[in-house]
Amino acid sequence: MAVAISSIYEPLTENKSIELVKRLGLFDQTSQLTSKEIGDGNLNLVFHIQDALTKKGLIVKQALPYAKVVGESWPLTIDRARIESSALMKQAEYVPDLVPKVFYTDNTFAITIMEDLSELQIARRGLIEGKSFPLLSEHIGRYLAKTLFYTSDYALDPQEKKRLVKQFSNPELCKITEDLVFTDPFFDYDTNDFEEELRPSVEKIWEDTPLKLEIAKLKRKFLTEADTLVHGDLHTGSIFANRTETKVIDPEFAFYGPFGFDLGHFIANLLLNALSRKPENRIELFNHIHKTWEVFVEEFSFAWKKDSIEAYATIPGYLDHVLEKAFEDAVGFAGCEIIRRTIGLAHVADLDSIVPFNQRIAVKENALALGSELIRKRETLINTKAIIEIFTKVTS
Ligand SMILES: Nc1ncnc2c1ncn2[C@@H]1O[C@H](COP(=O)(O)OP(=O)(O)O)[C@@H](O)[C@H]1O
Ligand SMILES: CSC[C@H]1O[C@H](OP(=O)(O)O)[C@H](O)[C@@H]1O
Repeated sequence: MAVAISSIYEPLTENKSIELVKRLGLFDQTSQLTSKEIGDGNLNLVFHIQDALTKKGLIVKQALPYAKVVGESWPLTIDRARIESSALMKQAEYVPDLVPKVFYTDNTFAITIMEDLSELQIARRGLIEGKSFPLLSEHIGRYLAKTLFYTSDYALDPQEKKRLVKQFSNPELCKITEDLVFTDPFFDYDTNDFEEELRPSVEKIWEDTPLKLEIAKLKRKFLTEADTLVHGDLHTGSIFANRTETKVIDPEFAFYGPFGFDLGHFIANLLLNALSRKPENRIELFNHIHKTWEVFVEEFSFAWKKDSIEAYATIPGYLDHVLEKAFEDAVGFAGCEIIRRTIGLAHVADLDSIVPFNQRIAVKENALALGSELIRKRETLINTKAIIEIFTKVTS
């Protein structure tokens, strides 16, 4: 399949990224700039530009017409750059302090120029190093509540909501999630990637028809429930943080999806990190999970009571119903994310960097058991404590 791109599109180089930011007047013509390609994600080029004298920096991100991790044999729409910059700007309407500022976008060249966040650290990296990000969950709870509530039918005029659904139609990146998160890991497909030692447990999952029925139900939700503008890939590698600040980057998978989707992915990635730790070092992660949900409920409920335009918003029980469904779905989505990050195409360093090998395999076995249990039990779990109880059970 070929990807439609304008004939003038070309990938940037380090030199060309410098020419671009100078041409746009983002730096003085005389400034001494350096540019370094620092992209470590699966998909795009990311250039870090810095003024040698003032140390002022900028990030130039460009989508390639293919998935960088695989190469030109996996063509991929550059429209994802439009989705990413539009999502960042939409989210900035509700949580300006929690997303990078966007300075410039060009949809033809698939370029977004944004705030340099290099003074913060990618949360996944920091968590692997055992660092603490005390405000991470408070910030992510508010990010989720505000972005999800204010882009939903509960806050928006129905015409505007439908305009946004159209604007954020993202079929190619959704297809990646449909395949890599909800389908491939649960079948014997070539995209999967796991150690031979895990094969007996993986085959058990492939043969577990009742579990696969539950995954099918979750996939249906992903395919059909256009509740709100979700980030679409909210893992700890998409979050910059330090002890006081948090910024969510990389919403190129954004689309109108279910309320519980981002929450599930964030919780899953905290659980993946917790799995990689000794039991005595897990409590901070568990507290982040409790706090994320607590702040989400508080902020979402506040926004609902203050700004809901839904005629049924004051009917007793409706808000609770929406929150209960979001929680149940989040638990199921978390289970799928944990499993796909263990045996699917895209792994996480939290698990892959565990040494020695035997211990890595043991932790990955736990990850598969945890993911499966979350999917199976999601309808009976009533709070985040119940998630941690399941975690404790499968890891002891
Ligand atoms: N605004 C930013 N400031 C500083 N570094 C960034 C910024 N955005 C991305 N990066 C760096 O580039 C890497 C890849 O960015 P990301 O948006 O995750 O790319 P991809 O879409 O390919 O996954 C990040 O892990 C981070 O190191
Ligand atoms: C070939 S895309 C695989 C995987 O990569 C994306 O993550 P990121 O862009 O943050 O590296 C997303 O999770 C996809 O499922």
